[in-house]
Amino acid sequence: MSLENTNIANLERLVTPVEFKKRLPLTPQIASHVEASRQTVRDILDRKDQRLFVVVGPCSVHDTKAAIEYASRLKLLADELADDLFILMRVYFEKPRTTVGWKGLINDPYLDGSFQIEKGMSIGRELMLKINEIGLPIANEALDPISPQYMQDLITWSAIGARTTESQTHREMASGLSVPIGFKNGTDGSLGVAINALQSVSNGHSFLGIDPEGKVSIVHSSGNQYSHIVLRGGGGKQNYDSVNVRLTERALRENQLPINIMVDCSHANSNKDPELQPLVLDNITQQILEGNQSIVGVMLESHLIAGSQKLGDDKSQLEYGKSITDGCIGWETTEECLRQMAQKLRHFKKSVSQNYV
Ligand SMILES: O=C[C@H](O)[C@H](O)COP(=O)(O)O
Ligand SMILES: C=C(OP(=O)(O)O)C(=O)O
Repeated sequence: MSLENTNIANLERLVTPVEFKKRLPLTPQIASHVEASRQTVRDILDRKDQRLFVVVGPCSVHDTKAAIEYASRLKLLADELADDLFILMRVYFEKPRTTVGWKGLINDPYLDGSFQIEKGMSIGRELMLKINEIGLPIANEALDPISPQYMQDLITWSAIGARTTESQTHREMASGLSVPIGFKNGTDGSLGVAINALQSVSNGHSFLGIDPEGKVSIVHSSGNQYSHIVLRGGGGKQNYDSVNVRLTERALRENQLPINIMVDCSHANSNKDPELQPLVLDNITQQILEGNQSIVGVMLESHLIAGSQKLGDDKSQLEYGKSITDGCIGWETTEECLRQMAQKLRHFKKSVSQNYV
């Protein structure tokens, strides 16, 4: 009689991180780009760099061709707005689901329930190498506690999502990640779970993980000193407005945490209506023009084509460049709203510096 693995259908061995990275190696140029980009985000969090960082891109990547096209367009925009905004591309491969659904490119790269995870990792790593080569820093959601060993060297900033901010496993993992990390508030809108996470993650933890040779290991982390809250609304309410931002600042101060806030313009902050994201972004810009100093970053869900589509049984019916998870703003709106934000911030900085002449 077996008392173990009774609900396990099958186990497959995965290539080790070391072998995997040999197949798709980091180049010295990409390594310098990633390190410089991480340093820029740290500098923004430390207020040594006065720009705002922007995480913008598809809710999830399901088609690498569209992701490359998006990255090429975004790179031009990022260069154009670089004096005021530091732009990172959302390259989300791991989707946390409320119940069930497609869990992302790594989990099911062929979108057909074949769950070819090793292939998904290769496709994902290859894409991230290309996006870094294009010259864009990458932002992701760190969801699976094993995959950072395979991918994290290519990432500049990570989020811990609203569904996992309260999870000890994710706080432990984040305490050992080499990137600045944003913790979303809870799906019910609660700030407390994110504040607790920020306190937890700055400490070292000892937990189970794998080493580069893929051996199960006891990991001793030293703590992540670059974490911050991400306001995404929840429980049917928004929390990007000046009152909620002020309440968040107060909570951070009371807990002796750095006063650094990122606002996610999507999710509950736009009531899941992508077309409302520019209004949220404009509100954030306005708060900054009115003197807010705690907002350091914003997030937008954007793709080549606005909206979203259902992943049905026939993949050939999918519209190119459109999200198969949450709805996104389209490319033209993305350019327009980020240009407007950068322009307003530039005028504001100019007028402030003229006042000091
Ligand atoms: O951003 C993505 C989604 O909001 C998240 O993965 C949850 O999606 P679901 O509620 O459709 O499962
Ligand atoms: C799942 C996401 O967000 P949240 O955790 O805020 O729901 C996301 O940004 O893709």
